[in-house]
Amino acid sequence: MKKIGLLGGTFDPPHIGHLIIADDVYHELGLDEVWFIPSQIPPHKNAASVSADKRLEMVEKATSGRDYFFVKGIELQRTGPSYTIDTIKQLKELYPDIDFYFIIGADMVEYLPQWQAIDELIHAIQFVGVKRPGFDLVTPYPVRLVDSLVVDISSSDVRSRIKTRRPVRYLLPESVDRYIREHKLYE
Ligand SMILES: Nc1ncnc2c1ncn2[C@@H]1O[C@H](COP(=O)(O)OP(=O)(O)OP(=O)(O)O)[C@@H](O)[C@H]1O
Ligand SMILES: O=C(O)c1ccc[n+]([C@@H]2O[C@H](COP(=O)([O-])O)[C@@H](O)[C@H]2O)c1
Repeated sequence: MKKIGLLGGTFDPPHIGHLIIADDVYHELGLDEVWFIPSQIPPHKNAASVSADKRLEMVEKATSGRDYFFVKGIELQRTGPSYTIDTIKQLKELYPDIDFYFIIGADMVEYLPQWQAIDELIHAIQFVGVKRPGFDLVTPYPVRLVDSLVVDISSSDVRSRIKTRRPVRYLLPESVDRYIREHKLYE
């Protein structure tokens, strides 16, 4: 059975923290691939500041060159909040023979009790939690913990740095940095 990691996110913008956790979990769990899934409308936070199409394009740029990273626009075809339960049901129907592992940072692990249909979701998918500065990796749910490199980078910090003209060059893949400058995003 193929083992696929899923990294859902707003990716507003994608940064090297996303790539590092995806790669660490890929290696630690011996996955076949990792699929990046940009959300249309994040279920629990303010709408993204950049359109879904542009976020998708940035994720494609960020992951290009890694033959086991893929981008799936599955949530961009739905309207309304991008609940993970809906995505997982869709994926399981499309790919009944794949074992999925949903990767989340410690901030999301803490927030799991508030997720849509969490009691159903927790049985439908294996969650994989990774550390994140400022959050405890403690949860009553059966989340598999992976000791990934702790990276203190967030999309909100990247956005705020761009707005205040501080450097972001080494926080993002070069192609994403260039895309942001070309399209004058987050200024
Ligand atoms: N530096 C990081 N370390 C560990 N997990 C991370 C890191 N950055 C993002 N993640 C995880 O990746 C997933 C997608 O994150 P998202 O795209 O919302 O980025 P973010 O940096 O958390 O954004 P924002 O700062 O806007 O909230 C979430 O599960 C999040 O916890
Ligand atoms: O389904 C939910 O209720 C739910 C609540 C919060 C977050 N999520 C998912 O968790 C992933 C990371 O979320 P975010 O907002 O940090 O980008 C993304 O795929 C979201 O759709 C899902």
